Amino acid sequence: MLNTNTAKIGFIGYGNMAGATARGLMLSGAIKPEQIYACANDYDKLCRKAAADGIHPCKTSFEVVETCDVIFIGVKPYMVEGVMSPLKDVLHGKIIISLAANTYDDVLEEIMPSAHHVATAPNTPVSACEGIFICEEENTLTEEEKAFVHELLENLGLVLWMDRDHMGIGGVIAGCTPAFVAMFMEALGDAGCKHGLTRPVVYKLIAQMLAGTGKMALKSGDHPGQMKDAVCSPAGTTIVGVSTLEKNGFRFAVIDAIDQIQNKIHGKA
Ligand SMILES: NC(=O)C1=CN([C@@H]2O[C@H](COP(=O)(O)OP(=O)(O)OC[C@H]3O[C@@H](n4cnc5c(N)ncnc54)[C@H](OP(=O)(O)O)[C@@H]3O)[C@@H](O)[C@H]2O)C=CC1
Ligand SMILES: O=C(O)[C@@H]1CCC=N1
Repeated sequence: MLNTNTAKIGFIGYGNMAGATARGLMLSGAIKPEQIYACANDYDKLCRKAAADGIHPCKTSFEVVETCDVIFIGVKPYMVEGVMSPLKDVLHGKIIISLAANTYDDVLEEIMPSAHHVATAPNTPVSACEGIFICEEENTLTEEEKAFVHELLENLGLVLWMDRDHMGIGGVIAGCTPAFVAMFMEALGDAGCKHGLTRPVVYKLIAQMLAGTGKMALKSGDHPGQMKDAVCSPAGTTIVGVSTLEKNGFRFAVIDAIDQIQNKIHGKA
């Protein structure tokens, strides 16, 4: 029976998302570095990353699959078929967790019918154990494996099981928007700098403000409008900023950005 103390965890591809997942698992204490194996395209680069993280670099994806019980697919979506198809014969009964965006159970089943697979939509904050893993309800895990995967991924933050119709937009809201938030942070940093704060101080203030606002929302369950109103004093300062953001189409810009991502996913852009 699988357990986190002994399971060997593999990564095929060890880039931004796979690395974030591995680092989160190690940070949480659930998985030790020596339990993790990874392969990538550029072996020398992988060895440098593996040395920094304390994990085992592997020369081939076969080595990862043969060694590990649970294997994350961390290559780009368009590469999944090419990278995983040659492994068909060694995937029998292995637990495969795909990180590839918009690559669902039917596709995984076509490529690796003998594996026990689940498609997910994660985000990079898993590296700080404050991330999200959306997992597709349709999967080929046994009940016991599903419980193990849930327990493993819960070390990284929120785990939600979703039907395929909502996985796409869920994955966009969870997975793409850390980039938007980072842009917002950068813009606030520039504004703070313009008005005299040093970069280290301003970025610390922003990160804590964002973490705190998120935690407050989770704890209170308050509507975002209510949280905004609680900061805007009548005839105060914040409402001047809110009104300026509104004039500049802040909220529409965000909604439009999500629309454009959805259009790209659905082949309209
Ligand atoms: N980045 C994110 O925030 C998110 C990413 N994802 C998904 O995660 C997956 C990876 O994305 P991301 O981490 O950003 O991409 P990266 O480009 O950072 O990582 C891709 C990895 O794949 C490796 N690779 C390339 N070719 C092969 C091969 N033939 N065999 C094994 N490994 C190979 C690369 O190796 P090398 O570096 O040596 O070339 C690299 O380690 C994608 O499917 C994406 O949709 C999902 C949600 C969020
Ligand atoms: O930009 C991308 O394609 C990936 C998927 C979600 C976040 N990053």
